[in-house]
Amino acid sequence: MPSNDLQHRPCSSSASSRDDVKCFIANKLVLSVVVLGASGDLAKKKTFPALFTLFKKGFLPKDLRIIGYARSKLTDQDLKEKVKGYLKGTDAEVNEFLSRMSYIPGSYDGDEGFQSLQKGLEDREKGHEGAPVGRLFYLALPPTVYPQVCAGIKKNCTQMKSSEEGWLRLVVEKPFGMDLESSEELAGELGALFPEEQLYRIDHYLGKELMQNMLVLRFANHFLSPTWHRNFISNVQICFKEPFGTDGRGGYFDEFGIIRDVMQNHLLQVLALLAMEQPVTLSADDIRDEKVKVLRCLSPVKLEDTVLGQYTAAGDQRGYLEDETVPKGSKTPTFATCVMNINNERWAGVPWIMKAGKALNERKVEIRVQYKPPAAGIHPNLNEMRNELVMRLQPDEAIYMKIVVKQPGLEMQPVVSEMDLSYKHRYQGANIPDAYERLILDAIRGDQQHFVRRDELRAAWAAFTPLLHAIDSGEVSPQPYPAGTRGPPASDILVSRAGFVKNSEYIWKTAEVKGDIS
Ligand SMILES: NC(=O)C1=CN([C@@H]2O[C@H](COP(=O)(O)OP(=O)(O)OC[C@H]3O[C@@H](n4cnc5c(N)ncnc54)[C@H](OP(=O)(O)O)[C@@H]3O)[C@@H](O)[C@H]2O)C=CC1
Ligand SMILES: O=C1O[C@H](COP(=O)(O)O)[C@@H](O)[C@H](O)[C@H]1O
Repeated sequence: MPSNDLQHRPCSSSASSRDDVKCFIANKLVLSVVVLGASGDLAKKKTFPALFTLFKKGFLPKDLRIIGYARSKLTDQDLKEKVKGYLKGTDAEVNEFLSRMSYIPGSYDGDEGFQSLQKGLEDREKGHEGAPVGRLFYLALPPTVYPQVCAGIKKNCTQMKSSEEGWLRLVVEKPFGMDLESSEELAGELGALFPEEQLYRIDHYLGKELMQNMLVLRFANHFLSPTWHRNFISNVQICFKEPFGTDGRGGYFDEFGIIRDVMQNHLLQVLALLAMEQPVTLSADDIRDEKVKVLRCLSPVKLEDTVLGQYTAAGDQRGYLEDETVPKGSKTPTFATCVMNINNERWAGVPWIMKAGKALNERKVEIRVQYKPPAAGIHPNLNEMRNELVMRLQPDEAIYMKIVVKQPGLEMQPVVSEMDLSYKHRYQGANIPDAYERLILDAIRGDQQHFVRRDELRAAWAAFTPLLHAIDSGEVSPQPYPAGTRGPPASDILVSRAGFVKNSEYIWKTAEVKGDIS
């Protein structure tokens, strides 16, 4: 029996079809998922529930063990009690899942804990010699401990008796560093231990339905392709809004700020998929090659193209500085708008506006591609009636195109209307999986398409690092905005200067109002 030192082997070359799931079931994959940091928030709220849903839906092999690992002195039962309330299913489903869970306490440095983990894995894999064995290590941990944890795994947990199809993979969570230099250092440390094929850097935005749709929408619609260009598009906005503040998470947030928290990672991934050229194939590396290319064309974001904000108390919402976990007088931005430039043939001169904030007026993540008006024409006011392609990632996934049509009636009056693809109406009852479910399943399938490659990360940090250093040095003070508003008014001025034209006449009527839905 070969004793494998962790060679990555995807289940099959076309790793994204349901056949792969069948493949590892048919192959009798003996799967162990080790959740490191099992006592923490992310594990409880995201990792275990995603594993449960995959298990419940039959996407995981029958021979499944889930091992929690953390420093806390918990028993198997303690872990099960902690997790149980987050699993949504029947008692039978929950109990079946919990019966596969166990817990091993251990530290993140030294060998002892990892030796116990290896022993636990060997015991669990005993009797399956000759079968393909899969070990997925999910690091639901702060990145400061990644190097020592990965070293512990490498030294103690990589020997496994498996058939040729066996594999060992590690999923690591953001943040990957604080700037270009620290990210490169971290990447270097992990890269010295495991090859890129075994490292799955998760960005959960890549698992969201509309992000997954991007390659289809962009490259399967012929009418869109020729207009996806600076000749037609005036500006693009990527907007992230959350109605709540840091709520006791200020200690964590204050170290990072909104740019590191969501822009450098999630929103830049959105930008990359929107702006990249068509990949040669749908393979993970072809897609990531194109993402890297476009990210490398980004000019570093300038302070003068940025508006920073920090929320203040309003109504019953406390201000950022009143969160007792936030250091007094902190200048960390909870809001930012940046205008970015992509220096390539397709996008030169088109402002890419990225806006993100906490404690704003609503929950929304959307992409707004605003077209230029016709160059000359027979109708008045077309400058204010721009075509816009809007992709709303959340809430209520939707894609709609704002178009100009004649107002019904005797007059020839152009008005803005919409072609509307609201998922909840068009795909009634369709199940939209949680981002973590998809991504964990991809990691088990060996599909790295929706994970961030090291060179992508480098390019993403390069775009933001000079701005982040200027902010970190304390030379910029964020502008105050009352919680529950749209952010500092200077943001609208910047966005308008970048060319975005707001149409204040347009009023959308929901399908219920239009009478489409009973
Ligand atoms: N399928 C569906 O569900 C559809 C829904 N609709 C809904 O119709 C409504 C109108 O749609 P739409 O016109 O696309 O979007 P918005 O009314 O949200 O406005 C468009 C843009 O203008 C910005 N904006 C809002 N207020 C101001 C302001 N005072 N000054 C400058 N900019 C501003 C918004 O930014 P910011 O986000 O920062 O406020 C947004 O980027 C929305 O609620 C939309 O969800 C429309 C069509 C289809
Ligand atoms: O990574 C993060 O993302 C969440 C937003 O995720 P979403 O899926 O709810 O849109 C954000 O609240 C958090 O601050 C950030 O760390």
